[in-house]
Amino acid sequence: MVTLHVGPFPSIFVFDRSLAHQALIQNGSLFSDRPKSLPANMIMDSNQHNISASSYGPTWRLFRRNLTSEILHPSRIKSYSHARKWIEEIGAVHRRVLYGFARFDVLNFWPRVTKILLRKRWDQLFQLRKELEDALIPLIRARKKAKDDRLSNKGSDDYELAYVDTLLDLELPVEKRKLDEAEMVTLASEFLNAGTDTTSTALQWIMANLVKYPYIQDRLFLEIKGVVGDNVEEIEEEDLQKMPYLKAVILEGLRRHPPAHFVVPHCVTEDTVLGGYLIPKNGMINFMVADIGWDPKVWEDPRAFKPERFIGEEVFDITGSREIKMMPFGVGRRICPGLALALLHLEYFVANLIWKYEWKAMDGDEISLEEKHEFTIVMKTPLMAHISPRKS
Ligand code: HEM
Repeated sequence: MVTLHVGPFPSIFVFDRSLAHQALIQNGSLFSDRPKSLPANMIMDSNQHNISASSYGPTWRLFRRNLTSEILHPSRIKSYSHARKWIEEIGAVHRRVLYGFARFDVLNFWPRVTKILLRKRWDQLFQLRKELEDALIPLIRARKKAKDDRLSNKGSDDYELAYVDTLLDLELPVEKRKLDEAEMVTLASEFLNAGTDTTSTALQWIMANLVKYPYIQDRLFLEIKGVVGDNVEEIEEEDLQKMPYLKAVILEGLRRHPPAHFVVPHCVTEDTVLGGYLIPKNGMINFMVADIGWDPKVWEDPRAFKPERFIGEEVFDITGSREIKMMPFGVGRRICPGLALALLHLEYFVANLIWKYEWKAMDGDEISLEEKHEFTIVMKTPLMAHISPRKS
């Protein structure tokens, strides 16, 4: 355990997996709050609404239920192509938010002081927040109008549930009120940031390893062929359940290259002792996700990419509820609510990318696994590969 004193509260970093289990599972309710003093981290919420998708029980349940079923399901994504321009605009502003994250992080420490010393940076943060609102509020309003029209029977019957619909319906249980537009922007933005960059980063790392180790790619291709035969165009969701090696490749990718090397900061709700250290109320605590997944006491040759290590195990408990061996999605009450969706996306995209194309390193190119810290931990040299359609 390492303690750092920066800003108003100590920050504690836990790299021992049994201490992590003790904190997140055994004493989860004490260790699962979000720090209240992170204005810039609340996805650039200039109004300092301290609200996050899972701050409220009902929001959390609604969010989890909708995520794992309807919203962002691969079959839906295909029908989004008509909205390309809109998607590009939202993508561009979110990229600016993501790249600004590290730059604005410093504003979280002693906001009252940084508001004077780093005034320009605060102005840039407010400007970015405005761009985010300009991009999302028209869509939220359009969705509200569509809902009102539907309720008054003026709208079309062709209705599909969207995440924003769940936000429009939500009533906060403590304050007993609906969300305002700024809060909806924060939540929609959190949803987009947390759910896109993480998955695309994991996908790139996994594909890089499949290019670097062609024998793993071949074994995966043969597994897919064994399940679907020769004549299908596309791997469907039902097929994925019959592919244990595919699941092992995804798990090994998340163990070896977790997109987040830490979780989102937690804080403790009262004075508490962990591993002999007193952690004062409101002290920030984080968990060394990557180091926990590379622990040589648990994983043989932990830096190697070996999907076989997940074969033969009963279904691997990625939630860490019994024992933490790796925690790419966090563990306990604050575990990533998009976990099931992220695994589905990764399995679906990797299976189809390998089924349709053969991936090879560019001539004379070594695939470098060097890392770079952006919002997530990305490849320092982004993956470049030759892809050729397979004649199945
Ligand atoms: C490979 C993909 C993903 C990885 C590795 C990942 C990882 C994580 C981690 C480590 C956390 C922090 C947990 C903690 O603080 O203890 C988190 C939180 C979160 N994730 Fe994910 N995530 C992924 C995909 C997704 C997807 C697809 C969505 C939604 C569409 C999503 C939505 C969220 C949200 C909203 C939170 C914040 C929850 C809260 O504040 O309590 N994530 N994720």
